[in-house]
This record gives sequence, C-alpha cells and structure tokens, in this order.
Amino acid sequence: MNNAYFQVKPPVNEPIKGYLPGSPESVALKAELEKQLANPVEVPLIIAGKEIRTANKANMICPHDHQKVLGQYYIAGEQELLMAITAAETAREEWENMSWEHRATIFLKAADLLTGKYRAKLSAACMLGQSKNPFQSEIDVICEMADFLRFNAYFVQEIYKQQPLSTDGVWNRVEYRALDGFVAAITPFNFTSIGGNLSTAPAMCGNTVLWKPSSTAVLSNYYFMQILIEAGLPAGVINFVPCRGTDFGRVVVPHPRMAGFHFTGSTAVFNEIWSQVGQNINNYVTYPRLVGETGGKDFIFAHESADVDALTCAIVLGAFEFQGQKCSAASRAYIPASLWPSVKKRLEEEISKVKLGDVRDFTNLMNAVIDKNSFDNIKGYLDYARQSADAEILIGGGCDDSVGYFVEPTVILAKTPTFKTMVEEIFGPVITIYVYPNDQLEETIKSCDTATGYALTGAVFAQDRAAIIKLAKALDHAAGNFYINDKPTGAVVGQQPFGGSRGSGTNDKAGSAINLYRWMNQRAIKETLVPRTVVNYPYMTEK
Ligand SMILES: NC(=O)c1ccc[n+]([C@@H]2O[C@H](COP(=O)([O-])OP(=O)(O)OC[C@H]3O[C@@H](n4cnc5c(N)ncnc54)[C@H](O)[C@@H]3O)[C@@H](O)[C@H]2O)c1
Ligand SMILES: N[C@@H](CCC=O)C(=O)O
Repeated sequence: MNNAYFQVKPPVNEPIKGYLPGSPESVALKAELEKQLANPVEVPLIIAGKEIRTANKANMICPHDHQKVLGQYYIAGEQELLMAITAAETAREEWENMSWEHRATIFLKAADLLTGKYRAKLSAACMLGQSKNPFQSEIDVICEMADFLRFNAYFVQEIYKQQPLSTDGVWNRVEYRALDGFVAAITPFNFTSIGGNLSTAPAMCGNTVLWKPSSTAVLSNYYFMQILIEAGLPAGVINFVPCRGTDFGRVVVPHPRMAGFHFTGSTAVFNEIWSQVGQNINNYVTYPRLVGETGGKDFIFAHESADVDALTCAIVLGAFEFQGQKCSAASRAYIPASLWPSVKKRLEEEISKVKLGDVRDFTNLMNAVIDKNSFDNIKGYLDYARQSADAEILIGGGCDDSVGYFVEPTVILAKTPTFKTMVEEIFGPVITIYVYPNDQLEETIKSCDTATGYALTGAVFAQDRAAIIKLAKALDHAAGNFYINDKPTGAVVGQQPFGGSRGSGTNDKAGSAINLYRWMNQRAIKETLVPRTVVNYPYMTEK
C-alpha cells in the first residue's frame, strides 16, 4: 500500500557504444566472445521459475562457423506447454495486483543490468548465435532492448494516468486491467530485442506470458530471460518455452484461456495462426487480441533530383547490414535512368569494400545468414535471377556454405518492376534495382505502391521539395515507416515507432503506447456520490 503517486522518469535512448579498437567495451566483448566459444552451455526451459529439461535437445551453432556448437537447448513438448499454461494462469492474479511501481521497477532494473554488468555477455551471445557484427548487436540486444523496457514503463504510466470526465455528483474512473487469460508470444530470430519486447510488453501491463523464442536465437533470448529473473520477475510471469512452432500452434494457440497473441515473424506464419484462432473462435473465454508484425519488401525510390552519394550509402547500408535480415531491409530500388550510370559506379565502388566473415573480426560489415534453410532459399532466388532473361546479377551473387552460411552482397538488375525478386521477400543480402525512364515517374510510383502485398518500410530520395511532397503523398499507404533522404532501416524506440500494415502486420507499433493498449483491458467504473432515491422524473409530476 502506498500513499503517493510515483513517477517513472522520462526515458532517454541508451547511448550506442563505439567499439573502437582498444576501447574498454571492445576489449571486454572480445574476451567474452572467446569465453562463450570455449564454454558450451545448456539452456533449459523456464516454467513457473523452475529449470526444466526434456528428452529433446538441439544444438545452438554459429551461423558463420556452423560446426562450432555454442551449446544445446531443451525443447518443450505438449506436456511442458500445458505446464507453462498452468504456471501462467497460477501467477496471474498476484502479478496483476502487484502495485505498478513494483512491477515497473523489475523491468527498469532489468534494463540497468543489461546495459551494465551483462552488456558484453548479451552482445557476445547475439553475435555468436545470430551472426551479428558488434554494432548490429549493440543496437539490438543492448540499446533497443533497454529502450523497449524503459520507454514502455514510461508509456504504461502515462496510459494509467488517463481518466474520463466526471460530472457533478459522479466520479468516473477507468482501470487498466490485464487481459482475461494468458498471452502467447512467438518471436523471430533476427532481433533479440523483439523477443524481449514481445514477452515483456504484455507482462508490464499485468499479463502472464508463454514466450516461444526462435530456435536460432535461443542463447541470447535465454540470457535475457535470466536477467529478468535476476531483476525479480516472479515465477510464472514469463515462461520460457523453446519448442517447435507447430507444437505451440497446436497446444497453446487454441487454448480457451489464450487472451492475447504477440507475434513477429513471417506473414505466412502469422496468417496460419490467425486462421487457427478463427477456427477456434467459439472456444475462447475472451476474444484473443492478435498483434503481428510480419514481412516486408521495403523500397528505396529515387527521384532525378536525388543526391547520388546519399542514395548509394542508403542502398548499401539499408540492404546489406545484418545480411539484409531485417524486416525493414531495402530490397527493391527504383532509380531514374538519368542517375543510373553514376549510382551504378558508386555502388560498385562501395560494395567492393564490404568485408564478409567471422564476427570476431570487427572489420567485417557483414557476417553469415542465419541457417541452411535461409541460405538455400536465398540461393534459389539468385539462381532464378541468373537464369532469367528478365534480370541480371550485376554485383555479387556468390554463395558459400562450406564454413558458414555466407552470401555476398548482391545487386540484381531487373528489366520489369514486377520481376520476382522485386516483389517477394527474400530476407537476405539481395537488392533488386529497376531503372525507370525519367518520363515514367507516375507509372513507376504506382508500381512501387501496388506491386507487392507488403507495406512495412520505404524511403524516398529527392532534393526537390515538390518531388518529396508528391512521393510522400502517392506512397502514403505503402509503408508504416517512411523515410525521406535516409535508409529504411534503423528505427529507434521513442523516435520512430515501428510497424507496417497490409501484409506487413497489424501496425500496433512496437515500443509505443499503441502496442501497450492492446495488452490492457479497461474497466469503466461510475460511482455516484449521492444516489437518487425516487423513481419518477420531474416532468412526470402532474400540475
Ligand atoms: N515487421 C516486423 O517488425 C518484423 C520484425 C522482425 C522480423 N520480421 C519478419 O520475420 C521474418 C523473419 O523471421 P523468422 O525467420 O524468425 O520468421 P518465422 O515466421 O519463420 O518464425 C517466427 C517465429 O514463428 C515460429 N513459427 C514458425 N512456424 C510456426 C508455426 N507453424 N506455428 C507457430 N509458430 C511458428 C518460429 O519458430 C519463430 O519463433 C521475416 O519475414 C521478417 O520480415 C518482421
Ligand atoms: N526495427 C528494425 C527492424 C526490425 C525488424 O527486423 C529497423 O527499423 O530496422
């Protein structure tokens, strides 16, 4: 019980460390990488606060050195998933009723542990397990994760303050209850921070959660789970259950007590879950809230007034950082014919300098793609382009999985704006460019808007203000995150709330109040101070 209103302090973004050669953070990270490589670990399930080991295990490997095993993780089956549901349901009442400042403190403490004593450990696990360079790892598992925790705590407080009007003699109030059941979170491999956010955002709002991490991101996700426990997260509030997606879909999704589903991953998987929910709609205690951020086919559209150096830089960083495995990655570009000779020359110059290899070499911009499936899928697109009369591979195109899953930064030149690699998500370091005649600007903008079913991120490059206005208007529904003269990746919590619509998701903006509202269940309360005691209205009285 407290007799005061407490305030979460206004958050600021976690500063990104530079990892310059010889800097303390660089030295600590290099030592931690070697330590984790030399000491394979076991990752248990965590259900009701207890470590659970099952009969099924799988290896966690380095994508850039696939024979190198970082350890093994245990896989939940039906029995453990049902245990996790019971744990979440058991923990719910006490967690929902814990006063907000105590709930918030747990997540704020987790952010400080992450950015403090566990910085090198989390970053190294993310680099080794998901093949990220130090900068990509720092902006993901450290800065974005801490930002999600600190900004969401502040946003929850701001939502809780919102109250309705009251009239004379009446006090109206709203309570922001948790949902009436548990929340299921299924998370992707590419951002550890997304795993952390999808599980903690509902928990912050008083919900209990089953968290299914991606099988190719278990190590860093598990270390984050350990931080939450050290920060004081009570048993059963978040249950960590690596498992097969199909088992989660079969056991957890149709469960009558599933009240919310928080997903990030491919459009196909979200659609499948949505249909499963539809098929089970009569069985739920309450309508489950469905929040999904899904795939993208993100564009860069250049106008003839674009600055060529800025455009080239955006293409290279937007398409190839983290091997193009960002839902926001630039994967199609529209370049006017008048600029193409200079853009082509600059692309060749810049891409020839890009280094690809092991994460321990901090001079590499790129590392490996996540696994064999992904490697084969990307290679399939490159083979298709190579054999097609409608495209040519202009730069790169090489793939080598003898040591790690390496794919060169690749530029495909397409003859039509609807060529396969201009419209389908590849999720690798591949950008397709369509060079449009300068007098076909209108048709090309239209194609950019309609050629794919996605609408996640997009960037326009122009120096002519009228062109910027025209492109921003014509492409207003083509992207949930729209950039002017910048690459379409790298949204920052609190600065560019992230998410898209159409086939790219429900656009419930990760790391924003809009997302948090989805995990709250308002109860409106009207209290009348002096209730009326007569039934008839004054106008009914006869004179
Ligand atoms: N819009 C966004 O904010 C955003 C952010 C990151 C990634 N993504 C998208 O995620 C995809 C890449 O990530 P990924 O490869 O991890 O995606 P994925 O869809 O393959 O997997 C996502 C999660 O779903 C699980 N899963 C797979 N099949 C399932 C099933 N049948 N039932 C239940 N769960 C299942 C996976 O195990 C994983 O945990 C890309 O399409 C990318 O655009 C989107
Ligand atoms: N929020 C990240 C993308 C997350 C998806 O993979 C960005 O803006 O680049």
